[in-house]
Amino acid sequence: HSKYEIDPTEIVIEQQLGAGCFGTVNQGKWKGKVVAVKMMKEGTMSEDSFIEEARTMTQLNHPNLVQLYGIVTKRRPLIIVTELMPYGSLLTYLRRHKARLMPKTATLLDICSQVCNGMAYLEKRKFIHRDLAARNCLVGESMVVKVADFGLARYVLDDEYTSSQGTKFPVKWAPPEVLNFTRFSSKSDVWAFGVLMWETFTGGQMPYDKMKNVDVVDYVCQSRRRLEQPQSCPEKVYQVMMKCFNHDADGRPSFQDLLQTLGGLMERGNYPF
Ligand SMILES: Cn1cc(-c2ccnc(-n3ncc4cc(C(C)(C)C)cc(F)c4c3=O)c2CO)cc(Nc2ccncn2)c1=O
Repeated sequence: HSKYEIDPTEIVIEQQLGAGCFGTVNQGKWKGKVVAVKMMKEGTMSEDSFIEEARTMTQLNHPNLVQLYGIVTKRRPLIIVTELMPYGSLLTYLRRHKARLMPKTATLLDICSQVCNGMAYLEKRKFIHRDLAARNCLVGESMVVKVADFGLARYVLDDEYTSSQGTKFPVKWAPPEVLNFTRFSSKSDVWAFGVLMWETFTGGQMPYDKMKNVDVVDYVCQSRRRLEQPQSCPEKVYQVMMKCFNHDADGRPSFQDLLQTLGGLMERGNYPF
């Protein structure tokens, strides 16, 4: 009986928040707390290996990580209970509030720094996200942004998602070593963070616009081209993004380095915004 096993009779399921290919997520109540209740669709995740890992994941605690409270494993579907983030994904938030957010460089930088903070904690804990993107971050009260679903990518059964040639593989967020050798690391998360910065400063545009995944592989790996500087992105901020897009993983900054750099940019006087 693992410490993080939740008794399903203690969960009250309320309105649905969203449905992905992995199942549905509802708001709910558990032990007097408002929570998110994720009911995993059978056959989408390798559940036993996830249950093994869940213990470690409940021990990842940081203000910029969506907290995992526990899981229901004695019944199917597998249920994952986490902290609730009332405003949904960062991607939809950026697109919905683009007009108001775009001119506010300080706010956009703050969003990036919060994600960077959560990722620096995962880096320190030697935990790789494998699918960092604005769609996999969530927004809470007073513009708090947290990283969600870290590490879950390892348990997805759909080959279309896990194979780098698959139609669902996040090619536009992957560095050369992942596209060519599926070599994931905290430095491949740093590349994805660079793309997330670009998403943030474009108000949630799709990277490489309408390019097909197969063409992005050539664009990034062969012609070594990179995402263009967004309209509302100051030069110094674009330079930080470009460091994340270094062809060589070792040449990219760590999340710890990025945290310092972004902090420096936000200090008064460094930016008239
Ligand atoms: C915790 N949480 C989760 C969600 C929520 C809802 C639907 N799908 C998801 N997602 N989104 C993405 C996702 C991605 C994966 C990968 C393995 C990394 C590919 C695996 C997942 F299992 C999910 C998932 O379940 C989430 C993210 O886990 C929404 C919340 N909140 C709101 C509030 C208002 N409107 C909408 N959502 C919330 O607080």
